[in-house]
Amino acid sequence: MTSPARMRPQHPATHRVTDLTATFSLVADTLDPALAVTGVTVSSGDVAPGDLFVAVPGLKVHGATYAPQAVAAGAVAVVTDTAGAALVRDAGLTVPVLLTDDPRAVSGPLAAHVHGHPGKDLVTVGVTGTNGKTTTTYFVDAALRAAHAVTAVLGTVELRVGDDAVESPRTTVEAPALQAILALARERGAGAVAMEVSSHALALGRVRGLTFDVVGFTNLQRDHLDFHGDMEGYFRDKARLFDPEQARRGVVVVDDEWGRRLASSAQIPVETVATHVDDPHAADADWAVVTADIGLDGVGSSFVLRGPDGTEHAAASPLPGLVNVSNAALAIVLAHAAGVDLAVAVDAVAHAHEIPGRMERVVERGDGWPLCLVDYAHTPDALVLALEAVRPITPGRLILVFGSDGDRDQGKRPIMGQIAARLADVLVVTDENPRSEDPATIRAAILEGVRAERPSGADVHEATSRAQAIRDALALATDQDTVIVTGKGHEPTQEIAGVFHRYNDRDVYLAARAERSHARAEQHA
Ligand SMILES: CC(=O)N[C@H]1[C@@H](OP(=O)(O)OP(=O)(O)OC[C@H]2O[C@@H](n3ccc(=O)[nH]c3=O)[C@H](O)[C@@H]2O)O[C@H](CO)[C@@H](O)[C@@H]1O[C@H](C)C(=O)N[C@@H](C)C(=O)N[C@H](CCC(=O)O)C(=O)O
Ligand SMILES: Nc1ncnc2c1ncn2[C@@H]1O[C@H](COP(=O)(O)OP(=O)(O)OP(=O)(O)O)[C@@H](O)[C@H]1O
Repeated sequence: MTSPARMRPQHPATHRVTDLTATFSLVADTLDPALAVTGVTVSSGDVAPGDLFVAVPGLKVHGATYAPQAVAAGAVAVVTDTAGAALVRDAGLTVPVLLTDDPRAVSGPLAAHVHGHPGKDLVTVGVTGTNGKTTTTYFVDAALRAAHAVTAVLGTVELRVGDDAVESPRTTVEAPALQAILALARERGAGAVAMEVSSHALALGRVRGLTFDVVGFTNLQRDHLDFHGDMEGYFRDKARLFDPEQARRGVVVVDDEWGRRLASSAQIPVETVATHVDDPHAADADWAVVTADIGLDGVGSSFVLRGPDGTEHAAASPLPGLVNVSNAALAIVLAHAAGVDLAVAVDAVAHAHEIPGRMERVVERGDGWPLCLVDYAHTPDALVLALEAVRPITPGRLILVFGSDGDRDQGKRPIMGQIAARLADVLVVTDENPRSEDPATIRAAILEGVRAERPSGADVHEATSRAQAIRDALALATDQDTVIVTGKGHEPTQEIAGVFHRYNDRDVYLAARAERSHARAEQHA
């Protein structure tokens, strides 16, 4: 896989730096009017020759500290504030410095300008909300693919343009990287882009410089309060996407109080979707799920979506659980708002491919094997929904392997433990990205919640390695049981003591199955 930094147009336009300073009111000290700019970046590690290096005052360090590395890699000028300019000069660099009060805010619009506003040549759909961004984005992409020969999808799992994909460094890439990827998508003939927009991205202006054709909101639940402070702050950051600078129109799921608030306060035209059958708010919503059958085969659900004109559409979600009815309904309305024929969108979503790490069926039930699932649920609410979705498709016991991540919201740990003890039969408590924290401390906090709900401690296990936890769960399981591993989904690494290790839940299941098949073959030989 190539690095995300390489997701740039092969034939970038060239701009004279003096045009950029005039357009963006950047104040330059010394400037050669002939100086050419071909790209923008905020990270010294991503600089390509011809870039403007935008040095932002970070939460930890000023980006201008890395100006020497950026210049050595080919940056032709530094865009920064006065503190950054002083750092550049102190480092003895003679590179031109372009001054602005807010380098982070200018980085997106500047990159959009340098790349010729690629977002204007693409149909763009952005999805925000605590849970369901990835799933909804992939459902939207399925619908967009039915209408466009080439599409791009950007989010937590991958950055994909056409058939070319790289691992994604985060849910929403930095503003200049986003504009470069959009330019690459345009260069490769893409007609549409579906992307996840995280609340961090909105707070840090990563989508500034792009006005989406349509944006969607899934829900707001407790998460990331370490960054946003409280739920009000979290909501305010999410709501930034529903502003005329950022989007032309919106589609909002109004199942929760936050969605309803957003729909009534948004500064852009909004269509509403109610996805809970029998919800009293459904009557006022433009679109509503009026019946849902969560299909006990575990493959997906069928539902009926009522449109604004009262017409009912038979639809389906290819993933289990009511949350995916919600995601599918939102995706259909988003795709329709983005110009896809409604019947085409309904059909494409029903047949969307499996999404890595989202209720992913790694091994099917049978031949002595339990059904083995991987799911990304890593918040209390998501854990409830994931376990409730799996219960109906589990004839035997529900065996859960889970943890809670380090250096993040500590309050959720005992809550996760309590939920697990209430909704799963057998628990294996283990590590989930402890980052810089002691994994044993995190497990102890989870186990405190487990004990509050299940004082007997029956069927509660602890494993110090995640791979061992999965093997322990498999050793306990029969083919009537379901084993579900939550928390990391598709993620290809695990951070322990600040070091990233290659690790994937899926691979552990597959290795265990291969080992057992091998052992059986030897027995029969
Ligand atoms: C909390 C947060 O989001 N922080 C982001 C913020 O970091 P910061 O202000 O602390 O930056 P800093 O480390 O002080 O560095 C300042 C500047 O120096 C630059 N630098 C730094 C080091 C270097 O060698 N060279 C260099 O140029 C950095 O690129 C940065 O521009 O600005 C940086 C870029 O300007 C981001 O890389 C960084 O994201 C960090 C890596 C991160 O982990 N963010 C996560 C929490 C995040 O954004 N997550 C959401 C999803 C959340 C979810 O829904 O699960 C996401 O969209 O992925
Ligand atoms: N609409 C929904 N409402 C509540 N929970 C959901 C919803 N959709 C998915 N989930 C749960 O949340 C988990 C994450 O789903 P998904 O990856 O689609 O969301 P996300 O918003 O991209 O998450 P993240 O921002 O953490 O990457 C799923 O594994 C599922 O358990």
